[in-house]
Amino acid sequence: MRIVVENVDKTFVDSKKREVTALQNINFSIEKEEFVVLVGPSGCGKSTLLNIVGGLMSPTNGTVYFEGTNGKKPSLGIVFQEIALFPWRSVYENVIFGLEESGASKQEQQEKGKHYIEMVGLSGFESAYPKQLSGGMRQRAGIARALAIEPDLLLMDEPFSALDAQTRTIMQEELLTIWNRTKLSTLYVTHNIQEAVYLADRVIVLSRHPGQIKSIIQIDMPKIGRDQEQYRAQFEQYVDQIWQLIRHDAQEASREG
Ligand SMILES: Nc1ncnc2c1ncn2[C@@H]1O[C@H](COP(=O)(O)OP(=O)(O)OP(=O)(O)O)[C@@H](O)[C@H]1O
Repeated sequence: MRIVVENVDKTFVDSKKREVTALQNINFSIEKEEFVVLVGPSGCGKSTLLNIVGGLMSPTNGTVYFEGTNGKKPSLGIVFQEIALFPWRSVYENVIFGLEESGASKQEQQEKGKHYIEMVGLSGFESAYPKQLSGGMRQRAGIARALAIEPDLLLMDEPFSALDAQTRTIMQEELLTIWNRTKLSTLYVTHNIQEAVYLADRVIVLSRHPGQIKSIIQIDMPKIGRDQEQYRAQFEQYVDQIWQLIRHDAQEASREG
């Protein structure tokens, strides 16, 4: 399946009735099994674009369409920064939520629930409730819930940004391992350039006011092992290239607070 974003604009009207152009003339695609990362400073429209691709918000102009669905409605797995797990449901009950909703059999719920709980490293915590889990574990449960429906597209909006630095690094590594097993087409939002270079097949750099695509950068390094010594120089080059593209906007964004 291929996802195409074509000529998308989004305009909001703010509290003073002024029009804010959040996105302007956005065109890109996400190929089958591709991991695309949207990066840009605060306020460049990353979340707005992710919400539009996910059908949670409609664009002012333009379209998002899915190719190769054979007429089926595409399914989406969504992971946000603060995962909204149902507090009254256990890890297992949270993970199988989407399967229940889609009418999957009890056996399928059990098989997939077990499989994805194991994949995110939460075996043994099936009956724990969200409040009993650390932030990292809650994100793992949220990822398992998104994966369990085996979506056509996985959308992730700053999924690790509320975690401490060490947990974040571990989760990034594990996400790649999971991706390697599932090969899900993914759209991932972050303002962290290192994270973008570590995870992406392609990085889409957005500018702000209005949010436009400044550049699309193919990351030509093997998907696994980019943190190894032999790729260090190349890794830093990509980071620097992207930083130069967003530097001005990031400075402006930080001044506006
Ligand atoms: N509901 C809304 N009403 C008015 N303006 C909005 C609304 N949602 C977003 N905006 C504006 O659209 C622009 C893009 O916002 P968006 O949240 O998509 O950016 P972002 O890149 O995800 O930012 P951040 O990294 O801070 O989350 C900003 O200028 C924001 O103020």
